[in-house]
Amino acid sequence: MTDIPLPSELQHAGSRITILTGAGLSAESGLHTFRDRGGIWEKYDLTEVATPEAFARNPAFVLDFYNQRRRANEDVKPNAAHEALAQLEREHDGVVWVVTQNIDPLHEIAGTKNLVHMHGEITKALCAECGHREDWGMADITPQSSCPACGTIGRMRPDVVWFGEMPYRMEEIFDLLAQSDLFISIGTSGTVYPAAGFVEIAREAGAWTLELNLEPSEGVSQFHHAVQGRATQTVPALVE
Ligand SMILES: CC(C)NC(=O)[C@H](Cc1c[nH]c2ccccc12)NC(=O)[C@H](CCCC/N=C(/NCCC(=O)O)S[C@H]1O[C@H](COP(=O)(O)OP(=O)(O)OC[C@H]2O[C@@H](n3cnc4c(N)ncnc43)[C@H](O)[C@@H]2O)[C@@H](O)[C@H]1O)NC(=O)OCc1ccccc1
Repeated sequence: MTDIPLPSELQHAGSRITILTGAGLSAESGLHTFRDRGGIWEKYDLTEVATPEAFARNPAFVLDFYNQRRRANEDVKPNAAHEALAQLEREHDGVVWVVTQNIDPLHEIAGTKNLVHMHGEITKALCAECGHREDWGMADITPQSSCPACGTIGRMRPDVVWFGEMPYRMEEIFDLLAQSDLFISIGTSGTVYPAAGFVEIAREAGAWTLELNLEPSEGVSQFHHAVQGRATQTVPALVE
């Protein structure tokens, strides 16, 4: 399966693999990361665009921020790292799940089926009035947008998890981590919780833990093994 020193027992049938991905996985598809040079948090203050308080204070500014991010998703394609993870799911005769912090649709476009968007999706909208969720595609959400369910105008927001909000499908994620034989973290800085705490949970559950990242993350010391490099290099090497 790879020249990365995976313990032999993980390469046989039936091993359960859980993969956490972050913005670094989509960087080579042309999407900005958050904390790297030229990253999103260099241009925007996260407390002004990625918190429920910011949306209450200035919905037009927040919606414009996400409309720009949504437009940036229009002409990007999955890269070799997305493709390799979809291939691993197809070929590995055990269970492979991807838990992504990314709100872009590149994993599913690459063919990954076992996928949890723990921080939501840029192509979905959520009514802050009635909680209705709607596939919104690549269209803008504006202060004039109305909820298809309750009809309220001006309460539609991107269906993403903001700081201070509970990430999605946490029970499922904790179950996956508790049953993992192999936990792999790819393209994430390990600075945002609860995702940054997954390696510890997986390790305590007996999983072997591997980090693939351009540079060592905040939590690199918690991994059994870490490889630095571009995801389009390191992930295909893991799968071949
Ligand atoms: C800033 C941080 C300290 N704050 C938090 O963690 C907060 C508060 C908090 C909670 N618990 C704590 C404990 C301690 C301290 C603080 C907290 N967390 C929350 O508010 C979370 C909600 C956080 C979610 C916020 N929403 C995002 N995104 C969606 C929206 C949007 O996209 O706009 S966070 C956003 O940033 C996070 C980090 O980004 P990364 O993906 O890692 O990207 P980054 O740019 O940082 O790094 C990129 C990496 O890739 C590498 N790289 C670059 N290019 C490549 C390349 N080519 N190849 C490989 N690697 C590459 C780079 O080297 C780099 O390391 C991601 O999660 C991402 O989704 N909610 C919550 O905790 O609810 C209650 C709760 C309690 C218990 C159990 C459950 C819940």
